[in-house]
Order: sequence, then C-alpha cells, then structure tokens
Amino acid sequence: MDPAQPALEVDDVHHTYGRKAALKGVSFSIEPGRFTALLGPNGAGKTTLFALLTRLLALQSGSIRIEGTDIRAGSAALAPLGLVFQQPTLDLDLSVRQNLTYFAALRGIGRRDARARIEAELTRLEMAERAKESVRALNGGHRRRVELARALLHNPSILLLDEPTVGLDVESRAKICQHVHALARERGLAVLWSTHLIDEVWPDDDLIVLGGGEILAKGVARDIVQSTGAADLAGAFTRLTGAASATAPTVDAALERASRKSAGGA
Ligand SMILES: Nc1ncnc2c1ncn2[C@@H]1O[C@H](COP(=O)(O)OP(=O)(O)OP(=O)(O)O)[C@@H](O)[C@H]1O
Repeated sequence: MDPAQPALEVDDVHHTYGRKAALKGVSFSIEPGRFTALLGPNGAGKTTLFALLTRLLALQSGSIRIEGTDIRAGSAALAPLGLVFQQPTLDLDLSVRQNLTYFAALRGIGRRDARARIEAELTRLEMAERAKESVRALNGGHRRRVELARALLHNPSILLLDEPTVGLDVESRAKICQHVHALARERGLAVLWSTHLIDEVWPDDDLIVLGGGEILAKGVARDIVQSTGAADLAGAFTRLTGAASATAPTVDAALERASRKSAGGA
C-alpha cells in the first residue's frame, strides 16, 4: 500500500431509505495508525454508513475506496477490513477457542497458524485463560473482547467497529476502548470507531461528528473543541449536534410521519 494513501476514503456518499435521507453527502478519510471516532447521536447515520462500508447495503451515490480500491470492484476490496458489528455474532454454545477456530477456517487461515494467532490475540486481551469456556458463560465485556480477537485474526490493516460498547458496563467499555486505541498506536491499524458516547473519544483522536446524516465537524478532537469555543468535548458536541437537530431531523421526522399517514390512508 502507498504510505501516502488513506486507508479508507469516503467521498460524497448519499443514502436514502424511501424518502428518508439517512446520509447527505458524507466525505472523509481515515489514516493508518490513527484512531478515528465517528461520533453522532442516535439516528445520525452511523449504522447506515457502516453497512455501506461493508457492502451490506449497496452504494446509491458517491464512492468508497479501501486502500485505493473502489468497493464496487468486488468483495476482495474488503479484505483489509476487520469488523466488529453492533450486535454480537458469536455462537453461544461453542467455546471461545472454537468460535475463533471456526472463523479462522472461514478466512482460509491454516490450523497451526490459526492456533498461534488465537493464542496471541487472546493473551493480548487477557482472555487466554477463558479459551475453553463456552461463550454463553462470559459476560458482555468478555464476549466483546472475543469478537475483537476474531476481527484481528486475519491481520487486517483497517478495523471498523460499530458502537462496540453498547450495553457494556463502564469498566468493560473503558478496557475495550483503551485496547483499540493501543492497536492503532502500536500496530499501525487504521481504526474507525462509531459511538454516541463522548468519553470514548480522546483529545488526540481524529474525530468526525455526524448529525442528521451530515458531517458537522472533522479534525483532531482537541482542535474541534477549540474551534467551537466550548470548554470540552461535551460542550462542543452539544453545540454541533444541537444546531443540526433543530433543522434536518425535524424535517425528516415530519416527512416520515407524512409518508406513514399516506401509507395508512389516514
Ligand atoms: N431500514 C430503514 N428504513 C427507514 N429508515 C431507516 C432505516 N434504517 C435507518 N433509518 C433511518 O435513517 C437514519 C439513520 O439511521 P442509522 O441507524 O444509520 O443511525 P445511527 O447513527 O446508527 O443511529 P443508532 O445509534 O440509533 O443506530 C435514522 O433516521 C433512521 O430512522
């Protein structure tokens, strides 16, 4: 990969569900070695964006390039991605190691190689001693760690996580968040972490603030706070998303109500 090339480039992406505009011309890029937080309130368009990045949804307009390759070129373009979705997808009746071994086989990783990588990732996540336990016996935070280990098995260069801390307690959230920050820093991964929780964003992170399907700010988190004149990120977030929620979502909600009424004949 060309070192000057962004890991992921999103250019003028729009997406609509019927008459509902979920993304309205979104453009940004993320870089190797950087933790990029995609911060937005519920309904901002984060999950829609992730579904487009992973080709779960077809791109309607604009372009997405992964290490320079347009994702419309085919599923091979997604090879550099490691993914953690919002909803857990582990098999509860299999052990931690079985879950990971199964995934490694799907990815075409040989048995011996898989065993070594599984041990390495579980050790890093302080989960090696739980390898034989069934996933059902783990708490939410530990299940998330297993999902993170799984996302890293094929050695991706880009890690996408859609609200990975939903439903976790404060301590588990902090642990996963710290671990992923370290992955960006120490392994040079390009990370895109979506969240609606400001305490998951660190001052040196790259930050994209999304609201009402539009990018309201992007840059280093500390600089965004400064440019809004707020005292901290919480203040900056309120100023930025407060402005958006007073306009676009209100119009969208009215359109949604109108289309529901006409569909129901009311
Ligand atoms: N399948 C769908 N049909 C119609 N509207 C949808 C659909 N999926 C999402 N939306 C709408 O598109 C907008 C963006 O939703 P999206 O789920 O991408 O936001 P989000 O930032 O991920 O929010 P959340 O954190 O609640 O998941 C919202 O207004 C939502 O109601």
